[in-house]
Formats: sequence, C-alpha cells, structure tokens
Amino acid sequence: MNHELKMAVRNLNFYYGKFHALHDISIDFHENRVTALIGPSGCGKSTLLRCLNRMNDLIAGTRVEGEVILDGQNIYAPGMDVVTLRRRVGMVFQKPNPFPKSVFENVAYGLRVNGIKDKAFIRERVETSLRQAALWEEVKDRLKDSALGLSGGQQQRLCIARALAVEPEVLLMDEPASALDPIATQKIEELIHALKSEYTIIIVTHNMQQAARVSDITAFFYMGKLIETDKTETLFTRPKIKQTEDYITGRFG
Ligand SMILES: Nc1ncnc2c1ncn2[C@@H]1O[C@H](COP(=O)(O)OP(=O)(O)OP(=O)(O)O)[C@@H](O)[C@H]1O
Repeated sequence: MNHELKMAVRNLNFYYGKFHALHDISIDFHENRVTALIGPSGCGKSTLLRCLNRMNDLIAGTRVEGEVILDGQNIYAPGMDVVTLRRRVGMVFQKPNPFPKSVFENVAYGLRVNGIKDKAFIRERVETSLRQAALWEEVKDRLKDSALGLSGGQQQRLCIARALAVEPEVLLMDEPASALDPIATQKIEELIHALKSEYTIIIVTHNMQQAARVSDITAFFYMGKLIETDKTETLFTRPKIKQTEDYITGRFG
C-alpha cells in the first residue's frame, strides 16, 4: 500500500479565548494508515481533530497559529474554500447524529449540498457508500424509512456512509464507537480496517485496546502537548517517554 504523506500539522497552537489548548503540535498523517490520538480527558485530542477540517472555526473566540497542510496546501491560508475542505476531510462524531430524514436522504445529503442533481448518480453513490459502510444489506429494503428508526450501531454506520458519499480523502472519527455496544463496536472497528485501503483515517479514542486494535500509528497527548508518536505496537510495548508509559499502564488518566 501507498503511505504517502497526506496531512502535516506544523507548529500548531490553538486557543479558546485565553486558554491555550494545543501547544506547538507537529504530526504527520499518511495515506492508507489509521492514526489513533489517545490521552486523558481534556488533553486536546478532539480539538486537534477539529483543527484538521476547520470545524473549530465555528466556535467563537478561537484562534489558530501554525499550519495544517493537506497535499502541500495550508488549509488555514487565506482563500481556502472551507466547504471544499470539509468535503475532502470528512468527519464522524461521537454520537450517531442522523438527520430526521429517510435513510436514503441522509446519505444523499452531502451530494445535494454540493449541488449534485443527477438522480442516477445520487442513487449509485448512496448504494456504494452504504455498501462501504457495511450497512447496505441491512437497509436496502428500508431506504425510505426514517433513519431515526435504526439501531444506534446502524445509525453510526449510516453517519459513516453519509461521510463517505461525498468521496472524502481523509476521514476524521471522534470516538466513533463510544456510544455503542460491543458488537456494534466490533463492526465499526472492522469497517475502519476495511476503509483504510482507500482513506487516510484519524481516530480519537479513549479506549486503548481499541487504539491497539485499529491503528497503525498512535499519538499520545497530555495537557495539550503531543508527548510521543510511534508505530502502535511500539508505543504500547516500548514507549520511550515516562508519561506515555504511565498512561498506557494505567498509572494515571
Ligand atoms: N468550546 C470550548 N470552549 C472552551 N474550552 C474548550 C472548548 N472545547 C474544549 N475546551 C477545552 O480544551 C481542552 C481540550 O478539550 P478537548 O475536548 O480537545 O479534549 P479531549 O482530549 O478530546 O477530551 P475528551 O477525551 O474528554 O473528549 C479542555 O481543557 C477543554 O475544557
């Protein structure tokens, strides 16, 4: 598989008002790799994830310094089209958040927002995305039913299908399985594994076993700082920094 550099964060500082939430973060994300961001609650994992598609722009009083480079282009440079950026860098949230619309319309939504009107194309994208999200077989006979009638695990796979429909290049996942039972969690983890052949995936997780299972690279954060990044196996078996070791052995956090 090709592991070209896809995104590079360079000397990123992030502030919520006066609160300095991320300190001088530099990290690379590669194609066809899953990178897990781990660390105790409040260490800045979700903040960093939201910096990668400028979701934090929506929060008043925030400020960013440094660069996030996507295919060689700084996403914070003036003139960057944020709608295009968010199409290229899709996001799945912690709690499944389908719209109160049909299964079909949930997946078609991003295409319609992007101005696509070709019905046959939309149908094809909806089916392909639902297949990629391993949900097609379960919903193919209920495409017109409300998405709110699906189980929590199905709703989360629907949200993944919705993110995939617009053909993103990078997929950001903020604790995508934390609201799900073990069987639904396993499905999401299998899905992440299958999707990495096509995407660059960055996942925030509280669950260290999950990070160990799904990711190739793990980054450990503590109090807004990136402490250590390594191959997942190395980070969990031979961490180089004491804080990482204390965290993964359960001595704090
Ligand atoms: N909208 C906001 N306004 C002000 N401060 C915020 C906001 N969102 C997050 N913070 C603060 O920024 C810091 C990092 O939060 P963030 O949510 O990124 O951490 P996290 O590592 O993802 O935590 P968790 O694992 O609990 O979700 C925390 O101190 C948090 O209180």
